Amino acid sequence: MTKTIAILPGDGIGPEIVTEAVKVLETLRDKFSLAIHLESGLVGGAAIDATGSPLPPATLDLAKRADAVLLGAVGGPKWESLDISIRPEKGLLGLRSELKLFANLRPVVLFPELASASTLKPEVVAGLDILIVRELTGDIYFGQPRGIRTLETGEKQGINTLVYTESEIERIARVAFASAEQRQKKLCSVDKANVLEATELWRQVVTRVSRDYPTVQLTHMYVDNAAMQLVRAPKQFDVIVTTNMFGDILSDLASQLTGSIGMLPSASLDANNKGMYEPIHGSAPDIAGQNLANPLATILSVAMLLRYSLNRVDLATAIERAVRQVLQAGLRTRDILGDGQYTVVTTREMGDAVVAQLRAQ
Ligand SMILES: NC(=O)c1ccc[n+]([C@@H]2O[C@H](COP(=O)([O-])OP(=O)(O)OC[C@H]3O[C@@H](n4cnc5c(N)ncnc54)[C@H](O)[C@@H]3O)[C@@H](O)[C@H]2O)c1
Ligand SMILES: CC(C)[C@H](C(=O)O)[C@@H](O)C(=O)O
Ligand SMILES: [Mg+2]
Repeated sequence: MTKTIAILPGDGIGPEIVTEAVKVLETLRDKFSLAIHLESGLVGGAAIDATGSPLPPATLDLAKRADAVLLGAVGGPKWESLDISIRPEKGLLGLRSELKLFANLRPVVLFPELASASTLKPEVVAGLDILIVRELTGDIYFGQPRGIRTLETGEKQGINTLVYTESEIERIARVAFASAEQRQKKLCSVDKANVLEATELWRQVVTRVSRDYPTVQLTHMYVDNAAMQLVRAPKQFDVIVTTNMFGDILSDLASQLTGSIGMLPSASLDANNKGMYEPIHGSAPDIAGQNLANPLATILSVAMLLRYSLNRVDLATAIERAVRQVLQAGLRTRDILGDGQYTVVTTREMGDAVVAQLRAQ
């Protein structure tokens, strides 16, 4: 049966990188007979400009009826003066909560060819393969009350609320333990249980859930230490499970271990593996519209889409192999230059090269 994939390019470099990822999907459709139907929609600033809303009803409807969603990035300086409740980022957050995408998988994998592109010493990152499991629909991102209010003194007060319920913690913990069972069987839960009650509960629930996964070795770490350890000795980690906010920050930090934030894909899944797939980076306004952005994180997100939502591990592997071959051939966008002689390519040239490798397989 033909699967519908919603294509939401968004803002900044979003349309540029998504164009390359769509070329990959079209190649799979035309050359590998993958039965897919692509349908585009507006999200973020592009949607605000066209409709006044960052998540128009037509886009939400498309995302709900699609089998999977591919998103570029949202946001940018043009919309920064808008009220936070109607900014482009709300479009993305709205999709995550409306589609109940509570499990965000962010694999941090170093392609061997990029060891010298990392700002860390090659021996510190060689062989790196971490999975960050980020809770995505709770925490301070969605907690109530929130807002900016004026106190009786006339002074303004900004409020956000960090909340987690046991069931929210338990379901993300189960995703993380199940992932660890399939990998090196090590799970590190990252929290701030020494200060924040919500994450004290996090630690209690994760510990309780661990009894159902006796083969997985569970450790706990405070988030400040985790940030340091990720830079000091990142290979000590196998799977990391953490809260929405900590996962956001730690995954940007960890991305640099792989050479560039332009390399990190993600999958945001609901309880039935329906998913939204996006690079972890943003709309990169500083390089938008210049054909400079690295499209590989988005192309690798397509691989995750095939693996998790379309159950086509063969095609996911084919994409990952094509990316590897392109890197082996010495092609680099500007963000992943390391020591050595490389061919510096544009966004489009990188996408074309991946497609050519796929076609040759
Ligand atoms: N998922 C998303 O849609 C998402 C994620 C993060 C930030 N944002 C939004 O993006 C906007 C810009 O945020 P920011 O500057 O803090 O973060 P950013 O991730 O957009 O950019 C950070 C830095 O990384 C570089 N970079 C990012 N992606 C790249 C790529 N594919 N290739 C090469 N270089 C790349 C940028 O040029 C920039 O120097 C903001 O509006 C923010 O809210 C959106
Ligand atoms: C744009 C923003 C809402 C988003 C987040 O904070 O989750 C982004 O930083 C991400 O990592 O996907
Ligand atoms: Mg982020």
